[in-house]
Amino acid sequence: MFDKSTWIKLPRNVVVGHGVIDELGETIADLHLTGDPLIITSPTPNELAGDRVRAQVPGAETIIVETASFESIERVIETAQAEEADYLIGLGGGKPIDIAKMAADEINCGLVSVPTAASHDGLVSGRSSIPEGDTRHSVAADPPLAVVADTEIMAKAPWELTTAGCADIISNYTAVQDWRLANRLKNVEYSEYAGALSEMTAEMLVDSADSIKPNLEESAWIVVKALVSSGVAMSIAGTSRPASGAEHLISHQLDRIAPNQALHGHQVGVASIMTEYLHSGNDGQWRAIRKALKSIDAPTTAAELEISDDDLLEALTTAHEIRDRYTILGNGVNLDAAYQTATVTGVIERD
Ligand SMILES: NC(=O)C1=CN([C@@H]2O[C@H](COP(=O)(O)OP(=O)(O)OC[C@H]3O[C@@H](n4cnc5c(N)ncnc54)[C@H](OP(=O)(O)O)[C@@H]3O)[C@@H](O)[C@H]2O)C=CC1
Ligand SMILES: O=C(CO)COP(=O)(O)O
Ligand SMILES: [Zn+2]
Repeated sequence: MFDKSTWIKLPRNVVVGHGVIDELGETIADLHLTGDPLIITSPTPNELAGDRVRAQVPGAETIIVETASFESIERVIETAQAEEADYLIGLGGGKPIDIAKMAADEINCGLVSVPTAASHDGLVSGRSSIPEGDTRHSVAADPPLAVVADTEIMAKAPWELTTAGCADIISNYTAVQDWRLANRLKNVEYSEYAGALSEMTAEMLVDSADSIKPNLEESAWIVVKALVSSGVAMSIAGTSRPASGAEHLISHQLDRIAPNQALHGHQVGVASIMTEYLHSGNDGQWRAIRKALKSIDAPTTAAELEISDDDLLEALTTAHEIRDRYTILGNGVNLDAAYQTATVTGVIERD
């Protein structure tokens, strides 16, 4: 008997373009969302775009969050505003959107995602990435009902946020390799469609690298489309596997060892140079990944991340512990191998 089933949750409306933040009210009406919204945002996005969002949803309350953590989510859902909210609006980068996603799940209401930076592929995904103690959870949550991505706002954001988004996409190459490896060695379920979509997204972004330039709104357009596509791959897969492998484990570990030092996307980009080397050795594609990162101005070394060599090596040797996700890191990379990997790939300099 055929007994497979799947339930793919995707956003209903994805609105991308110049000035579309002013179409937020229309987008909400199109979804038939009624009642009181609550805006979840962080300081900079609130300052930059909070008033334009509030103008579209008069009377909406705002909660400002600073960090992605389960405490932040608890704090949000325990407020009187959250109790009374009929739907949430997540405004900002990856952190406030992840918190809003989880909070919407907890209070069982819809979410509209309004990203202010093209810095991460969580703007559409049905996942939240939340640290807790020594670990980092990739939690299933309903994806946003709608995404309103204003390329004018995103293009004005600091350039490094856009290059971080590009690097988050480029890291899909190694994430998919890790996923296939886990399928072969641990029988982890693999989706050909999600894997192919994720790889194709990285391929198309790299092919467009020449058009991705600072102060060019077209760049934000190209990157947002890739971020949406990568988020959809995660939703099809029902896991973040298409976009998160060993390179993400290393980045999550760096967040613990050297907090707030570098952007998520930049960390995963540098880490993917090393995990590509671990997958395929010196003849593999690690130089192509480094070249792709360089072509969009993303960091390729620990020094450019402003992370010390010791912190980088600690992250590489301990990243396998952070989550039960089988990757090329296996049961751990020892210090000599980590040093070899990081120096051969030029991520750190030889002593
Ligand atoms: N759920 C998922 O599938 C995914 C989740 N993620 C998660 O997302 C996070 C990374 O996303 P990222 O966006 O880098 O993180 P943040 O939300 O921390 O944003 C990065 C920085 O950019 C600032 N910022 C945001 N928008 C603007 C703007 N328009 N102009 C100027 N500054 C701006 C933020 O300000 P402020 O400090 O005020 O917030 C913050 O300092 C990580 O926690 C990661 O794990 C990443 C990918 C996928
Ligand atoms: O950042 C992600 C994809 O780009 C997903 O994060 P996780 O590694 O926590 O699943
Ligand atoms: Zn990521």
